[in-house]
Amino acid sequence: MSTDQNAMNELHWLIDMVQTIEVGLVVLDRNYNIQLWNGFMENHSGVSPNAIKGKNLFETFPDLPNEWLTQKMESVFLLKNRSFISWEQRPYVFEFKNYRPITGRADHMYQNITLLPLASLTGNITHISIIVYDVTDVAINKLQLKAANEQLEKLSQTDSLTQLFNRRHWQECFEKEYERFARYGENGSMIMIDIDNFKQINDKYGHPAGDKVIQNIAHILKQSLRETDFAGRYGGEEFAVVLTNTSADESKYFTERLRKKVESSQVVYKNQIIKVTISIGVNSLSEDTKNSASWLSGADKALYLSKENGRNQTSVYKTK
Ligand SMILES: Nc1nc2c(ncn2[C@@H]2O[C@H](COP(=O)(O)OP(=O)(O)OP(=O)(O)O)[C@@H](O)[C@H]2O)c(=O)[nH]1
Repeated sequence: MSTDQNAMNELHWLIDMVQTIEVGLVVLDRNYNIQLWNGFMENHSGVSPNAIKGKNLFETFPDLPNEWLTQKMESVFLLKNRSFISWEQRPYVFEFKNYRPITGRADHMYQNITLLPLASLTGNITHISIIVYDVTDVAINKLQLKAANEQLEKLSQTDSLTQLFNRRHWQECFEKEYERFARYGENGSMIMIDIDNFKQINDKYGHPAGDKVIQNIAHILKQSLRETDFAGRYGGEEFAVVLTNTSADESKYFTERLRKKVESSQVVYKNQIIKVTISIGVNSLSEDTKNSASWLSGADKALYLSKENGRNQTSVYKTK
């Protein structure tokens, strides 16, 4: 075979491969008119190379992110450097449907894109190539893993009975909140809540009824909190709350409203009406709060005072 024939064959093979490869290949001229549109692009867009050749990319696909993509391609022309767009940055550039059976849950194809400057024989960048990789499988796996990890993390932080923070996670948030105070001097109040005579509830109505009472109080508590406050189940029938940027007076207003809500609520268990009250201790941050442990123990002491003074009340911790 002559050298010419060899070269012709190679060219033929290359064209065949460009047409059938499982990667999208597009060549655009300086005005973004389409010069090459391979089989992958045809299969996924439904537009044939013959129908599209010479047409402007953005006029043919008005849904493309015109401004953003133009800016990217202009810098490729200017800097003569290739540029990459990952699916994590932008899930796709060409909105193609996803037909892969394994990743059937994605309704569009995730794409990694390479923008490649193409030089003419004189070395000028006259064209640009868009290379489209279908990375749907990788993207879906990664997204599912991320979602599963987030779910696991949430589970490891949550008390299963009440869906409040569990003690360990609450304690971590509490330490962070104390650091904010130590660094920036921000206001904050620590609140300890305990159900009164809860042992009697368990003894009289049974443990499952007691659980329902705990859930009811957690529910009322959640409804009363602001976005920045956080509550945890600190012990069996004990809840710990931090009210951020809240003074002692404001906290007492909050706890008294909460206490009255609990007092007026009821739990119905097997046709029996169960009513409980709560005792509350409040400790607001001040220059006397030496560390996070003393912030917490102050609230504990105030709670003890509420119990001693007859339960169903709020006490505020005072150093002097
Ligand atoms: N149903 C239920 N009971 C629990 C749970 N955790 C702890 N308890 C019970 O809560 C009760 C707490 O009782 P005590 O600490 O003696 O206090 P109390 O009866 O609430 O009395 P005061 O706190 O002094 O008002 C015990 O009987 C525990 O068994 C739980 O998850 N579910």
